[in-house]
Amino acid sequence: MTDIHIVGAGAIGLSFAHALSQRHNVSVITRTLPTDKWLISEHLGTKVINAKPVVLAHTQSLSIANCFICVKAYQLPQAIADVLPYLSDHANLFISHNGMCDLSEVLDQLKPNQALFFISTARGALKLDDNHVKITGSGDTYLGACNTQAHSIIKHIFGIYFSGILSQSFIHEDMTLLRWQKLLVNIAINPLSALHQVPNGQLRQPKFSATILALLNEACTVANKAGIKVTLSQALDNAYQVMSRTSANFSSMAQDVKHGRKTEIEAICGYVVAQGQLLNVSTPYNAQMLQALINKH
Ligand SMILES: NC(=O)C1=CN([C@@H]2O[C@H](COP(=O)(O)OP(=O)(O)OC[C@H]3O[C@@H](n4cnc5c(N)ncnc54)[C@H](OP(=O)(O)O)[C@@H]3O)[C@@H](O)[C@H]2O)C=CC1
Ligand SMILES: CC(C)(CO)C(=O)C(=O)O
Repeated sequence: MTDIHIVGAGAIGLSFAHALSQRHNVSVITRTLPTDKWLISEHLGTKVINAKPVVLAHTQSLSIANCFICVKAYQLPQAIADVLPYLSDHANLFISHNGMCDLSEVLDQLKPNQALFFISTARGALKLDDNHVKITGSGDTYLGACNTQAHSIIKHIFGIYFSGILSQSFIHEDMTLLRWQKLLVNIAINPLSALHQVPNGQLRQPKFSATILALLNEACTVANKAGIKVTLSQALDNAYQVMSRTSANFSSMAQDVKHGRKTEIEAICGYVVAQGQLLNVSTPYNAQMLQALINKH
């Protein structure tokens, strides 16, 4: 049993907290203390999550050995800045979010023996209210190493924190490829489902196909120029499969727009536009989606 800190009492943070608390001591770092116990509902009913809330400002002497950061892409820099002073010299840091962030900015701030891992998850979770999360889907979770220290201990870490704890979890050898593959799915589904406020399955209608093709064509061209081996046909297949498997779900971006929250569009279409500029690839469809969603903020 080890001590784990999770940053973010959101849908994914609380769902990880519940799973990890079966074998470890879990604390969840929040900006303000919760008003009530955290609850989780899944097929077996509703349970109290066995995790302790922690507000960093109240715990100056804290040393964090294992830290899972489960926040939105645009919240990552602040979350890293918040926990960095508390990380032990051999800390394991796990990051999980949709979209792409420049991980080199995180790596530059770590000490030589601190390990950085990325978690890509297709688990579905929804906050019903401030203290209550509902598991809405069981998807695969992949753990990947982002620096040399993480590469050297990944099998050991997987055994302690993932195997038998987070169902359907695996080690992935090529996190960059996996992150791009997930990005391509999010590019096809998230902005259109958000703008039209439709569940994922509705995007299979022919009226959306030309836009999906154009968005993915631009993104695959950028990826290929960056040396990432993805093909347009694979990207389309994956996106349409996810639309079918999650047909009744509203994407995270559709929910963000519905509730008037900031979206992760900058880390999704915005990343393709920014990389396109660097690599001299024109990305007008992604730029248009980026602007349309920014207008909703
Ligand atoms: N929900 C899902 O089913 C899935 C989500 N994802 C991805 O996982 C990531 C997290 O998503 P999700 O859990 O749904 O998002 P949520 O918005 O539900 O959770 C994020 C939580 O982190 C908190 N937070 C942000 N910054 C800090 C900080 N510095 N200190 C303490 N708390 C902080 C937020 O608080 P506040 O509200 O105050 O900002 C919020 O409670 C996203 O990138 C999402 O796209 C991926 C797969 C599935
Ligand atoms: C895979 C998908 C599109 C599932 O809804 C997702 O990641 C999201 O909603 O952000």
